Parts: sequence; C-alpha cells; structure tokens
Amino acid sequence: MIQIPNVPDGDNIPQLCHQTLVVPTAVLVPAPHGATAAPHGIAMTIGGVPPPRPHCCVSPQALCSVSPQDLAVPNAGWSVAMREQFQHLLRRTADGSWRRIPSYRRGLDYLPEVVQMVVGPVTGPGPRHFLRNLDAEGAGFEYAIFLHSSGHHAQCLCQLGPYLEGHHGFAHGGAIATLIDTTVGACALAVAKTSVMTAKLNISYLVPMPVGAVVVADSRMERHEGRKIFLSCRVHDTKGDTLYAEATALFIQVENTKPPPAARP
Ligand SMILES: CCCCCCCC/C=C\CCCCCCCC(=O)SCCNC(=O)CCNC(=O)[C@H](O)C(C)(C)COP(=O)(O)OP(=O)(O)OC[C@H]1O[C@@H](n2cnc3c(N)ncnc32)[C@H](O)[C@@H]1OP(=O)(O)O
Repeated sequence: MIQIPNVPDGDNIPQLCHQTLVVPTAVLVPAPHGATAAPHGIAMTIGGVPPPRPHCCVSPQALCSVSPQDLAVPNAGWSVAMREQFQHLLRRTADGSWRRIPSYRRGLDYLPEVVQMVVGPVTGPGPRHFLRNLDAEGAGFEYAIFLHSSGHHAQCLCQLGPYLEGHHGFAHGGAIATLIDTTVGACALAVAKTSVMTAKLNISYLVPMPVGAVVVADSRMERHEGRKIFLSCRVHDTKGDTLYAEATALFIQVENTKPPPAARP
C-alpha cells in the first residue's frame, strides 16, 4: 500500500465528462535490443506493453477521462528505482517544505484553482496533456512533479518509456526537451501564478539517456524581471552521478487566454 500524504483537497474532483472509449489492447513495442526487459528493470513484456489504463484518452475525439485520475502516483509500469525515489521525495513532503503536484490527462481534470490560474474560466474540456495520454503504463512519460514551498524550485521524477526511444535504446532528445519544458514550466507557473509561455529553451545534451532510466529534472527560478522568468534545469540520475542534460529557459507571463476554437478537437 502506497500512502500519499499532503494530497491537496482539490484532488477529489467530481466527474467532469461522460465519454467512454474503447482503447486498443494490441499495441506492439519492440523491446530495446531484443532484451527480455528494458533497462533499469522497467516492467515491460517482450514485444508488448502492459494493458491500457482504464478510461484513458487515446483518440482525437476523446473529450477527457471519464473519471479524473491522479497519475502522479506509482503504477505497474514504474520500476523499482522509480518507486524508491518517489517514496524518498514523498517523505520530504511530510514537513510541508515540498508538495507533490497531482497530474491528470486533461486541463479540466486539474485542481480547479490551477485550471483557473492557467487557462481562465473553462467551458470545454480544457487542454489535453500529451505526456499523460499514452495508452499503457510505463510506455511513455511516467512522472511526478514536486514543488518547493518557496515556489522557486521544482523537481520532476521521471521514467522515460520505450515509446520515447530515439536512437536504439536511448531516449529521444525531444522527449528530454519535453521533460525539461514541463519541469521549468511548472516552476514558472508557480512563480507567475498566471499563464506562462515558453519563449526560449536552451538545452545541452551531455550523456545519452537510456530508455527506462529514472531521472530527476531539477529546476530553479534564477530571476524574475517584469513578465520574464528566467529558469535553469539539470537532468540527472537519482544518485546525482550522471548529468544527462542541462538547460536554461525563458518564460513570459501572458494574459490568461483560452486557445482558439480550431485548436480544440
Ligand atoms: C500554484 C502553482 C502550481 C503549479 C502547478 C503546475 C501544474 C502543471 C504541471 C506542469 C506544467 C506544465 C507546463 C508546461 C509548459 C509548456 C509551455 C509551452 O510549451 S508554451 C508553447 C511553446 N511556446 C510558444 O508557443 C510561445 C510562442 N511565442 C509567443 O507566444 C510570444 O512570443 C510570447 C508570449 C513568448 C511573448 O510575446 P508577447 O507579445 O507577450 O511579449 P513580447 O513583448 O514579445 O516579449 C516580452 C519580453 O520578453 C522578451 N522575449 C520574448 N521572447 C523572447 C525570446 N524568444 N528570447 C528572448 N527574449 C524574449 C521580449 O524581448 C520582451 O522583453 P522586454 O520586456 O522588452 O525586456
């Protein structure tokens, strides 16, 4: 039994939409290098992936998950290393210095106050978060973001699955960029408390990251000048021995606006 302390009250979100989807079950994924298991003990079967999550969104027609489910918690796709590090980070939340940010498939599934903060009053389903809309646990991004009480420091624990492969056995650079953008974005949001847009993201890829690696993206706000928020990020292994990538980012605070109708499915 995994206990999750300090989960904000807003986690108990009422059911928000009513569309059930049939998801494909026979999604085949080649095991990296023909191995019997992906690196780092990620729980994948040969030539296949674990069964899909219930109620998941996989088609462009999908409106949102039937029952909003916080996905920033352990599931069957998490490796032992991922679980251990999650528990380690969770223990730090006990004294209130850090908090775990719940994570959902759709913007509307987020905490109501976060939705209002980021996209303004929502009448539709809200933005779909592509990191959270893969159909199998462990196949794509598995992550949990922790935010320091200062609001100037965010850490994202992440395991990048086999759908994110670029070179054979290694994570695609765009997937790593996504991880970094999401982590610095969470930090920028916490700083700004309004909607923010990535204006600039400068990444140095230092060491290839194996698929299935468990990493921590560690982001800090460096300075805040008017609407401009400058941040840094370092992506390393859980022991801090390997620095995979480092980045700097500029986010701009923008008015809370809804996306144009054409952008919505
Ligand atoms: C309580 C807290 C809880 C937190 C909980 C968190 C939960 C959520 C969890 C997870 C978060 C996930 C987060 C994901 C984040 C992802 C974000 C994206 O991917 S955004 C998509 C990609 N980015 C775009 O598409 C932008 C496209 N560009 C634009 O829209 C505009 O160019 C924009 C908004 C960036 C700026 O446009 P303007 O018209 O508003 O502003 P102007 O006047 O141009 O610039 C303002 C200042 O910024 C500088 N600036 C702008 N862009 C710059 C650039 N590229 N380089 C350098 N400076 C730039 C300018 O020189 C100006 O500086 P001077 O005020 O004059 O000093």
